[in-house]
Amino acid sequence: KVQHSSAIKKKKGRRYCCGYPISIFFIVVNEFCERFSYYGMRAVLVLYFRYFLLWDDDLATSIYHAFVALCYLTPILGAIIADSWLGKFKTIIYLSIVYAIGQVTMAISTIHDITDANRDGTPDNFTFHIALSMLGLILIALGTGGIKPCVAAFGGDQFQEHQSRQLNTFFSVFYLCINAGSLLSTLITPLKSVASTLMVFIAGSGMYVKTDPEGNIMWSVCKCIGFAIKNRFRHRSSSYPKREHWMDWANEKYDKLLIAQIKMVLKVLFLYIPLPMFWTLFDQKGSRWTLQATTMSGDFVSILISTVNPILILTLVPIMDRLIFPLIQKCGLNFSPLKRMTVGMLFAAMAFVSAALVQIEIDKTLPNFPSSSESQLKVVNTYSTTLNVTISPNEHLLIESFGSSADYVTFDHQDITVSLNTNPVITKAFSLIKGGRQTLIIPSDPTVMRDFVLRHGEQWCEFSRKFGFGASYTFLIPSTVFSDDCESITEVEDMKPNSVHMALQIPQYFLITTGEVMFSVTGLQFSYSQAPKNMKSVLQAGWLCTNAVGNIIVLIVAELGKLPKQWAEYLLFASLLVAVSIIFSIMAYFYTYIDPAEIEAQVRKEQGLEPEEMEKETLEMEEKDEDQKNEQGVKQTKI
Ligand SMILES: NCC(=O)N[C@@H](CCC(N)=O)C(=O)O
Repeated sequence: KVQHSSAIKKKKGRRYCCGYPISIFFIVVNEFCERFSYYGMRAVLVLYFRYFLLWDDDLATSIYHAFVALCYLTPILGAIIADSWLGKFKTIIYLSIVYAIGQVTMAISTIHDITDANRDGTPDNFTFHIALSMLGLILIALGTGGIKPCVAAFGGDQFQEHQSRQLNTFFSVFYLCINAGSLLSTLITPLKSVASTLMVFIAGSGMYVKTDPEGNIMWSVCKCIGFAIKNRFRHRSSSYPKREHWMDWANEKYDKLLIAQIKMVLKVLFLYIPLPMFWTLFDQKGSRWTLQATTMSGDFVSILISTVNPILILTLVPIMDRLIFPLIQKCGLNFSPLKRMTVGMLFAAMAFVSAALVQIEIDKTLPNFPSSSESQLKVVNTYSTTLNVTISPNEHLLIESFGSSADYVTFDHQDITVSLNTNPVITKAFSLIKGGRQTLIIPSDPTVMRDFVLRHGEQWCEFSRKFGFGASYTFLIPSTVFSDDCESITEVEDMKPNSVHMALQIPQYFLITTGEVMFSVTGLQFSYSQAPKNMKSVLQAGWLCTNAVGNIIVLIVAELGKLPKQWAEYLLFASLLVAVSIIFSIMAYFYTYIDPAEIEAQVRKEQGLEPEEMEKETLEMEEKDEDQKNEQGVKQTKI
């Protein structure tokens, strides 16, 4: 009773603007700042692994997904801390501090000067940078993941039961803010944003509806489920009458209300089983698709590509919410949340088919590297005349002065003899590296070798070219280079620049983002609406865990599956998602939507708790009146 009246006081302190609690503003801005920081760092993470720590594509992809998986596993920890100990408000504050420390650690790990004693631009002690960045990433995962289930549920807590329309709009706006933060982070440095996150959140402190932690709800749930299973096993003989639900075997020891709440949560968690597959595909945007972009051409488009997902979210969420979904409803079709999620999955599968098609185009333009038993050789001629080069036994090349062979010549043996039609004829034997690419440079005078030094002091010349993405060159620098202002430097193209334009990735981004709007925004709302009041954070954590499992699947498939062709891997993922979406649609068909508050009220009534319920209803009626007055006040002010 005492607790209840304190809740009354807190609820009566709510302030509204246009029918929405003002506290929501602080929560939404807090989420904006937090995502700004998170995505700003995540956008360059794979590139940091690849080009700073010099990891290969597979290791960079694996560690990236392990980090994302950790970010979406830690919500369980956040939900436990919030529900059983600190409450959502304090959990968000404390874990934000951990998060900020993680970001600073990560930032320090990227300063190569710390270990670059010989000042050659690369770190000398990679172990130090790796250890520091891993520590930073773990702290960030703890921070971001820990506060994530609390923020969404805390936002939902600010609304009352009769405000379901506003609640749905809140989740859409919440999602918009996530993506506005993500969009801006790609354009502006994200370092200061964790501090802003904290300040904005604390600024709203006096206006929040803060529900007290209700004890370790996860622990109670586990104990209750454990007891039900044990009790069922003890009464396995057919002489005992069956019970409607296996959780009813906990009736002997546990509160009916808790059992009813667990049944609701389990029903939703069961439905979540196929969902990780969506995230498996979705989160490859940040790894495989980013690496795919590095094999494509386009300058400014690279910025567009990294911002296309949040830009599309910002446009598609309002279009879907205000136009497409109401239009579908007007046509008499029941586009229920679970149907939307299924369609979202199919869109993600189509995005991967599109990625596979782009990959096939890229593969056509990629250089043909030698297999492990082959060797490749390019010949560059810096001699004063055109030369006839014969490579034993039957390769004949005509190479102009200061020119090169058109491409690498592939040999299935390593020992070769090169002959030049000079006077006298020069013949030399070489042993090539297996599986490697080499360049043979014929000096300007084959009998005399000269060294050329380009100085930057007294004598210098500027050589500037626009180099294509992904290309590789050899430069031939003659001794006269300073007298003719670098004009005599000749460029030999070893590897052609990427020629498939990054704009081709836009369709796959469009498809996956359309899928995301249908799947993720709906899933977020669904998880909140189908959870009992005291388990909102728990179910948010469960929802986020589907993302963690999705990223673990990428790790497994990328590591074990190792398909020789990238496009085949894309198609494999697309087919897996189609199969999973069929299973999900069958499961969704048998799911009946519930109103947790109604079920809880019914159980309370059965337990003889009506008086308290009635008191609550009276309170809510009073508040509803107060809200209406508030809303009217706003309207009158507008008039
Ligand atoms: N466009 C990416 C995005 O909005 N991601 C969300 C949702 C992730 C999730 N598992 O729900 C985010 O919160 O970062």
